[in-house]
Amino acid sequence: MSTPSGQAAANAANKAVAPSPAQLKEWNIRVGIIGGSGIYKLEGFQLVATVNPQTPWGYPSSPITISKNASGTHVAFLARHGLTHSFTPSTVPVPANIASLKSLGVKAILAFSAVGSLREEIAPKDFVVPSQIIDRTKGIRRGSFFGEGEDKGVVAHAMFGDPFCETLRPLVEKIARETLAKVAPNVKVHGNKTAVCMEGPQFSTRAESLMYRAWGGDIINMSALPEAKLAREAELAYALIATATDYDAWRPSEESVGVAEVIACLVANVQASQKVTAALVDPIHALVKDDESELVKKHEGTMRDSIMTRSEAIPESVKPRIRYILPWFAA
Ligand SMILES: CSC[C@H]1O[C@H](OP(=O)(O)O)[C@H](O)[C@@H]1O
Ligand SMILES: Nc1ncnc2[nH]cnc12
Repeated sequence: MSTPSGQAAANAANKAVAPSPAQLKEWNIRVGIIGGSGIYKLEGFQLVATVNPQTPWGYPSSPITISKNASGTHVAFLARHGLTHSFTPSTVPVPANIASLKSLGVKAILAFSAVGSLREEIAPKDFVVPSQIIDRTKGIRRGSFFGEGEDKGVVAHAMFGDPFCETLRPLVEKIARETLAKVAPNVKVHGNKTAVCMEGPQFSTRAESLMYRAWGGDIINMSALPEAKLAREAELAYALIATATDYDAWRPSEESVGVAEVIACLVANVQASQKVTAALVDPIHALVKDDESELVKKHEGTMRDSIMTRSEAIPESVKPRIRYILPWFAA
């Protein structure tokens, strides 16, 4: 992943560079936003800079914009599939995305995702803040910062029983509900739901869709994993806002999902997502505003007990890479 190709090569060629330590200090960026399908920029924020950090895992899927809101809070934004939607869900450079946000100082990530609904009560255009996830990716995506590729020789097992930050998730659900009640009262917000993350890029068969329902899945997408796993390994608070675009393929009397249906719904979802983002940035920033914040302390250091490999056995070449995502790592 350190040799950029395709869209990543285009990003590398982009003139945007890594910010200086003085800039980072001035901006105090604590919140990162990952835009999903249809969300390629932030609306209603003032652009301050565009940066493109090269991480040990390559470049992020898009240059990262640093913007501020009216209260002066800075946020970092990247587009998961690139600015031209050129990365498939299976080829998004997730380690670079998470590592680059971490390198800017981000402590909490709010990620957006267009999803199919596996339940009658979750209608297209509804918002869902899931609490659980079922992994149906097929092992072709890099799923960990540890033990793969150039990071072979170090083994870590992160806790993932609660895949989303249990402090951030209820806050995101509450503020999304309050905001949408004002700006889009027909849009329902559902909490405590289970997402299924499938490989794609094809949508599910009807049999698969029915199976996911039987398993307890409520919504389905192709991109929440390994993003949530790598955010956990990088000790970041991470929450997902899923916006429903379709009923997938489980309804016997309906046409199964196609891209046209998804896109038709996305326009409304994206407008609502921009409003919800605007409402969430300050409250999330307040939770992680400095290194003494409770939520920062809750996540930082959690990987100390997860790294199994004895420090003397970890290859010297891997150590600075671990330090890039876990600055406390001193072995
Ligand atoms: C455009 S339909 C399938 C596509 O949409 C979702 O993307 P994202 O999660 O980035 O909004 C889904 O995961 C698939 O990648
Ligand atoms: N039905 C579906 N399956 C997987 N990912 C999706 N993204 C939007 N709708 C989807």
